[in-house]
Amino acid sequence: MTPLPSDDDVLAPYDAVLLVSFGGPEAPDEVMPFLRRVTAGRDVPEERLLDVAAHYDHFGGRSPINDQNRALVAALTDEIARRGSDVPVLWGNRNSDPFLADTLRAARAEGLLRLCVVLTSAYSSYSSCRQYRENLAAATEELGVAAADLVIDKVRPYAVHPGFVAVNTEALVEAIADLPENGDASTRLLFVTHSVPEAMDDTSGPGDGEGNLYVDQHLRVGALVAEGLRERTGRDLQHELVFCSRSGSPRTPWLEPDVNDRITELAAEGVTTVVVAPIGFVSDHMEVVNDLDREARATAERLGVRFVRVPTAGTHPVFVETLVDLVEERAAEARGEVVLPAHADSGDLRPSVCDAGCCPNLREALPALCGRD
Ligand SMILES: CC1=C(CCC(=O)O)c2cc3nc(cc4[nH]c(cc5[nH]c(cc1n2)c(C)c5CCC(=O)O)c(CCC(=O)O)c4C)C(CCC(=O)O)=C3C
Ligand SMILES: [Fe+2]
Repeated sequence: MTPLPSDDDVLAPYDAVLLVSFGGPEAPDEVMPFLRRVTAGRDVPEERLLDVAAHYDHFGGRSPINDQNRALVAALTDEIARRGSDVPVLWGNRNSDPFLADTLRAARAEGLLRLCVVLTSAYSSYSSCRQYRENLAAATEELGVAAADLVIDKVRPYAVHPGFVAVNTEALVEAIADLPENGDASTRLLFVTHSVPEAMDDTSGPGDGEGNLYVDQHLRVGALVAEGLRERTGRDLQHELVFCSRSGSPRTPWLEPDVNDRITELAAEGVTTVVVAPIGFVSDHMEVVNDLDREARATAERLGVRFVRVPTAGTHPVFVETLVDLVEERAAEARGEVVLPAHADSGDLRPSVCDAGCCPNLREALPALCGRD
């Protein structure tokens, strides 16, 4: 049985941290069941599923995402111990084993009743925030009345946290250290994230807000990273935001431009190097190693364009410290203390308890935890 934290624990009142992630297959026979789970009830054509299954086949049917989360759990556990706490780090997924409901059941059986959730997704949108909150509600529902004594809080969206900006800046500085500066005029820095339906971006953010918070947060992070690069190295790269991993029906508009289309246009304009920085993701999972390292790299190489890919946050110590800082911040908030959240610009700071109606589910209204609705 895991010991419960004492009252002077930096993470009190929490008994455990719960890392919540997307999940991925780990063997060839898990690929199609995983894809059907991901797209259940959604408008994703069968050919797209077979196409995506082929991505996983290139990697032996195993996505890197679960191993990356195992490494993150270990790193978070070490960092928490370094701060003098023995609060354990649990892990549950939306789409693959270990499923959230199983993790919650096991936590409860061990007497871990007060959990602080960290999502492996930094940005605000239905897919990257509310859907995980719905998954938490569904998982507690699955446990039935037994879950009534569980407290589940969540750290706030952390894209515009100075630590997340710093780790992405650091990775960029290192990735281009070997590129000669006299080529910077013909180099383009492409910040990349997962495309989502335009309607999902339009409604992202607080219900009474302007929407488009998903894209807005990426633009802020990109601008801050490019500014950090300038400050650190004096180098000024032209930059823009592009998208990868579009799915859904071709008739539904999704965020564009696609990274491959944009590289093709840039090649025609005389760009000779693209630096691809996937700031929308926190680890080098399948959307990164396939959609960027295989597909976008092949597009660039076919056109004679040099392709440099910047690593994601992964288990970088600054990222791990940032996540534990966020848990400490959430714990202080739960204890009723006045909290001054670290934020990298004066723009939109999202609360840890989501507004009613924010980042709505446009298909059906479902219960969601960690919010006012
Ligand atoms: C915003 C966002 C993130 C970032 C935030 C976060 O991390 O949560 C993200 C991450 C990921 N997306 C992933 C994989 C997939 N996403 C799909 C489909 C979709 N993603 C969407 C959005 C996002 N997705 C959407 C709107 C769809 C359409 C269907 C639906 O509304 O659900 C599909 C279905 C097939 C297809 O691609 O068409 C797959 C296989 C993996 C796992 C990679 C691995 O295995 O290593 C990860 C981390
Ligand atoms: Fe996705």
